[in-house]
Amino acid sequence: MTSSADLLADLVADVDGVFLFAPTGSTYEDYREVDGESAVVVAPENDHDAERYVELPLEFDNVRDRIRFGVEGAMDQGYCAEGDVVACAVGVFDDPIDGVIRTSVTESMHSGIYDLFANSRADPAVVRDVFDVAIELGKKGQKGKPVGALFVVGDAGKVMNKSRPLSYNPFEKSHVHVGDPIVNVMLKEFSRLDGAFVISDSGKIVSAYRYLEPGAEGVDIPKGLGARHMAGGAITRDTNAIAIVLSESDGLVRAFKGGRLVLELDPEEY
Ligand SMILES: Nc1ncnc2c1ncn2[C@@H]1O[C@H](COP(=O)(O)OP(=O)(O)OP(=O)(O)O)[C@@H](O)[C@H]1O
Ligand SMILES: [Mn+2]
Repeated sequence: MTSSADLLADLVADVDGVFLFAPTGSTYEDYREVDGESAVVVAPENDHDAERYVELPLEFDNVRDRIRFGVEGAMDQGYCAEGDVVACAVGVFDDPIDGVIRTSVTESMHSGIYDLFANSRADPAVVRDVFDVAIELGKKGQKGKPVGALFVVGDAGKVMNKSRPLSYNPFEKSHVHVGDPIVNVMLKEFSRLDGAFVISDSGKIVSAYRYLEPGAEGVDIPKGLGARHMAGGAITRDTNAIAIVLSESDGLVRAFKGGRLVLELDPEEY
């Protein structure tokens, strides 16, 4: 007679590696080494000093994105390779771990999410801060009304050269970092969030109200997205910036890099 343990045993049979997503101390102690291999820990901090660790800069609510990010990061650091089969112990409904997902490491894993954070001009923490602002704005809007916004992050010099002011720049001569709490307050106060925010590699808001003028030919963004998204996609093809766009129409937050849509998040899930 088969037991429930057999179900799990089948799931993890002959895997090439085990990933622990944000494990508690006891879970980490129990599974730090499996079949002679150190587990890969994917978490916001390396609390357990894991030998093989991938930093998770954003708590992706979508488990697929979270696993993709972790596996991509592990590939990037040589902890796993194309063709491996891995078991990912992850918290799906609540912390800590309540599920094990078996997945193959394939090219399609390369969604570019890890690359967006880890290999962009801007610091990973700056990319995370901008996502936090965009998600917060997506959840709260301005005075309760849905609002759109376009953040161009990194390579600010080149971005400024490929754009022009739509109106005076409230950030001229100021030193506001996109992670400063005041930014959320300011964004709610601004009359409209027309144009783009230009943010430097280190997270300083260089300008607001910028009209981007990248070349757009050959940039393919999903149908139905308009000028804000086209500008966001195109500027990332013409510079080393990434763009994070909050859509006023559908409320989603999207990230573009190298002229491609890399990530789509629903602020309501955060
Ligand atoms: N080239 C550009 N540079 C900077 N901002 C732009 C550019 N084009 C459009 N925008 C901004 O995007 C706003 C919305 O334009 P539009 O509705 O065409 O974009 P969209 O992609 O459909 O965005 P949304 O999903 O938010 O409606 C404009 O009011 C403007 O503030
Ligand atoms: Mn629109």
